[in-house]
Amino acid sequence: MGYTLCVLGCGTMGIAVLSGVVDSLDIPSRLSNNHHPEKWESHTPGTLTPIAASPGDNTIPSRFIACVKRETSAIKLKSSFASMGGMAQTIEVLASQNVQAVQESDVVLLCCKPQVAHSILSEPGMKEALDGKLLISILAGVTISQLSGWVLPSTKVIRAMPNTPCKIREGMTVVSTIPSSPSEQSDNALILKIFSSIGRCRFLDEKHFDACTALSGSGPAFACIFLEAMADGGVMMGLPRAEALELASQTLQGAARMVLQAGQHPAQIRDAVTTPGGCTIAGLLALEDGKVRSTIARCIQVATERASELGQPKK
Ligand SMILES: NC(=O)C1=CN([C@@H]2O[C@H](COP(=O)(O)OP(=O)(O)OC[C@H]3O[C@@H](n4cnc5c(N)ncnc54)[C@H](OP(=O)(O)O)[C@@H]3O)[C@@H](O)[C@H]2O)C=CC1
Ligand SMILES: O=C(O)[C@@H]1CCC=N1
Repeated sequence: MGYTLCVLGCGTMGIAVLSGVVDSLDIPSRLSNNHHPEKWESHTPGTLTPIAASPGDNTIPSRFIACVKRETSAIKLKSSFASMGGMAQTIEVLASQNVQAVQESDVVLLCCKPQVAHSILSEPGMKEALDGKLLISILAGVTISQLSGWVLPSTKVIRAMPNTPCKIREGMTVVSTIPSSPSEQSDNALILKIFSSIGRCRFLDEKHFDACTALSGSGPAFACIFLEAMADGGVMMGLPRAEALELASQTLQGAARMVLQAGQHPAQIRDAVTTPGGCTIAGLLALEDGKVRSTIARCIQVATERASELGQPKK
């Protein structure tokens, strides 16, 4: 028998993570495209390992509970999991029954908004329900030290920063590093199983979490601005909208895979495309005139600064 995984606050991100995990239990091999030897594989333990549905493996979740606040959200969530089919249909959805859900769970994924975490963890009986359990928080800005202060010392608190592509098992998740005593090693294995089944997963020290929140947590939004702008340019030049979007999306995916899978440096990819006196250098100079590099880098800087303020008392 596997363990019970509870998602406390199952909105956009809770749904993304849960959908990805149940999908990986239904179709463990969908990530086969990602199994090629990769540049970072050697120092990215557990990267891209689908959950193997072997009976009796207690590092694999076998029961899922999704918690929301409002009954209306619960109704929508139930129907959305039902329409996904497969294991998603087995997800139990509860409204305003957080303590009961945590009592029945082994691992708790905290996915609420940063500002409601304290009130959820302070519900009567919650501390006791979390006693000795693993609490994984995906909250932006809320530190391990804050979270640890809201639970009993026996609750193991970990931070993870996933992103929305976890829903299609193309996520990027950063997990806070933990010292590796034997029990912590088994927690590491369990956490890796969850997040490497829905994309890439790597451990990094908590001090980097605000930057990771900005770069990979918020990153899909930033990437989509670039993607839309490329498509708009195509539309301006007469391409139909749907085709422009397809060309832009596949081109960004292809370039990113050349970095991740073929291990090429972005500058190498750029230089190979840039024919002397050709059209690419004309486009690149227009981008540089618009200060695109410093604009994008500053975007990550300000998003990091803002992430550090989330879940903190107002000054
Ligand atoms: N969105 C993103 O791309 C990313 C977000 N994050 C982090 O993930 C967290 C969640 O973000 P997101 O998914 O966008 O937020 P959503 O608003 O989509 O989801 C929040 C969920 O919390 C539920 N909730 C609120 N109050 C309670 C309560 N008292 N008890 C139980 N459930 C409750 C809501 O239920 P109801 O609908 O009933 O109100 C809702 O389902 C945030 O902390 C954010 O920092 C991290 C990485 C990426
Ligand atoms: O915008 C936010 O605050 C959250 C955290 C990362 C992505 N979305």
